[in-house]
Amino acid sequence: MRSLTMRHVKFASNGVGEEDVDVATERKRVTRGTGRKDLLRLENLTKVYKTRKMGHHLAVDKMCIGVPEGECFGLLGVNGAGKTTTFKMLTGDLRPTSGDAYLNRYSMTKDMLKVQQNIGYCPQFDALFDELTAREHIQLYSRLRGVPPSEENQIVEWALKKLNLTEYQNKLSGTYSGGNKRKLSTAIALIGHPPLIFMDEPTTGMDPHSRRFLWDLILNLIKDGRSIILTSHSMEECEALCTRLAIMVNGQFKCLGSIQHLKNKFGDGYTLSLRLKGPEFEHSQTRARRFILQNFPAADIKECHHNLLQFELKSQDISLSYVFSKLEEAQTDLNIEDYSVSQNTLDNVFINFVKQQVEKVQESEDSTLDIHASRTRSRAVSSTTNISSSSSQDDEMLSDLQAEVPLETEDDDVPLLGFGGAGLMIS
Ligand SMILES: Nc1ncnc2c1ncn2[C@@H]1O[C@H](COP(=O)(O)OP(=O)(O)OP(=O)(O)O)[C@@H](O)[C@H]1O
Repeated sequence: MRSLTMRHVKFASNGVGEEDVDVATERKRVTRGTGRKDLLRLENLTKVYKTRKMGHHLAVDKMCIGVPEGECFGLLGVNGAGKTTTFKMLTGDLRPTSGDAYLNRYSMTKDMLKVQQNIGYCPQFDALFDELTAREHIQLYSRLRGVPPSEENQIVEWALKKLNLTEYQNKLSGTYSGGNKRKLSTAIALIGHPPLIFMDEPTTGMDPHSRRFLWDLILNLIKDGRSIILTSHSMEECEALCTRLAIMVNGQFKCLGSIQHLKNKFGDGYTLSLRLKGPEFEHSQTRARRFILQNFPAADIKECHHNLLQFELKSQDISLSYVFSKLEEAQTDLNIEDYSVSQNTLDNVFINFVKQQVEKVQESEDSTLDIHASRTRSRAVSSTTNISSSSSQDDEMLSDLQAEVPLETEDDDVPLLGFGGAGLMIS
């Protein structure tokens, strides 16, 4: 039986505990060698942070995935799920604790320089120099990429035009809007025509028009046969771009497949929303809940706020005509202002999975054994940290952050860009 709450979803056992069948199948495909034609292959990639405060922290747990040419693979998960750590291992910013990843035949642990010559990276936080213009940035990265001087101008013009930055080419990047900074970071990731591009939340801070523009650009890159690994908090974005995606919770994939597959498997059913008339919401809520559970015994309550009630209905248990006829009958009696029935979306699938991450964080917050650890993790679940802020709370955060620097990074840092002269093409 399919269920949005995942109580009945099949899991397979494979040495990493119980795992979703699709995740386990991909693991087998990759580890048995049938994924060798994939452009990118992650084989049991694992990262354990060793921090002075938290001890050992498993951030990425035996990840296995194969990404063929021309695929946009979405990596989803709440803050702290392990997406950025995965990217950092794939770009050479961090050394994996165990496992390996391959770009074509190049191993990330043994041939990182070769790998770096074939990847582009748009990081989550724009790594730009405030005092340089867009033109100067692109020139700088072209030189780092080994673009021959005779081709440099052509590349700069192409990148500025491709990302719609021509108007801002001579302005200092420190004066750009968030959206234009993301565009410039994307332009930098495209220099050298890498076959694989990592994009960590590329459209954050963009207005809807710029976002559509970047989506079109990404779709063209995929058509062109390039592969993209994308993280995003927008389900709409994943639906528009990703051929496959995986939802990550606590460093592990919890599901994997095409959007349609995930919707069919986990998002089957409907959300019923009721808006109640005031003023006695509490009384109306109790009556409405009783009515729904009497008529739809398999319904699960999802939300209950003030005048809004939301239930989840399994599609195999009900027919829509039955839902509508029952609600029409009872609308006046139950004080229902209005109601809606909508099919579950990818958002529902995502929210149900990531609850597991939140719950884990919550558990650690409840624990008094390790106050520091819970503080650190709860910050990972909140959005971003402003290190420059000067409040005493932030000073405390800053000292915590400094203490969280992994012990091994001092020795393990590998330079991000290769200087070996990447093959250059203009699309
Ligand atoms: N340098 C570090 N030292 C110790 N722990 C870390 C470090 N960086 C990340 N972590 C921890 O590893 C886990 C995964 O973090 P990561 O940044 O990869 O998550 P994420 O999914 O990318 O989140 P976000 O969406 O906020 O970028 C989190 O629990 C985080 O606290």
